[in-house]
Amino acid sequence: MEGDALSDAEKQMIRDTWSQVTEDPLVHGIVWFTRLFDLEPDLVPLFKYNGVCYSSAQDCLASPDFLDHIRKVLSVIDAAVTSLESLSSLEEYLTGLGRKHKAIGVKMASFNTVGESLLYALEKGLGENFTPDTRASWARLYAMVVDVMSRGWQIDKNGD
Ligand code: HEM
Repeated sequence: MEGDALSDAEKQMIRDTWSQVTEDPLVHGIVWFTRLFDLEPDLVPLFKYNGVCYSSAQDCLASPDFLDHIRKVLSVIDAAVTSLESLSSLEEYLTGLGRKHKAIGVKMASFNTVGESLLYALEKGLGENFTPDTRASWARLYAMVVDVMSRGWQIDKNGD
């Protein structure tokens, strides 16, 4: 993961826009995952707490356990934004996170939908501040995070 693949202007744009949405992070996290479940409803049954999965996206989105998952996701993005100058410091953690998601049954391809949904939530949250440059910067940061997480799938495939 090359932190310097983002220009200083892109990094600044990411920091500025993230600080705007993190004034009320959970609201945007809910928009993010609502969109994700609209686009890929088959992801809902992967969220099981105490062995029980939700019968609808609405039930899932209303559950405290699931809201905690949203908080966890937001904290990963927050860590990436805080570490823009040293993204490689997150490599081991993100690869492990990818491996955990593979074990849960998440397909790597679903992370593309997660990315699309993130951009949707940022657009809704930022309004006119969501410029094409902002979109491109976030898409690149997200791609870097997912690129490292994807190694968790490859490691399992090789039996490591
Ligand atoms: C396809 C979308 C996703 C699905 C279906 C999914 C599913 C899950 C499930 C079922 C768990 C275990 C239960 C829990 O902790 O709530 C989990 C844990 C977690 N997820 Fe996800 N997740 C998705 C996307 C993401 C993304 C995009 C991130 C961050 C970039 C993320 C970060 C985490 C973290 C930090 C944990 C806790 C891991 C631990 O306990 O060590 N998830 N995920």
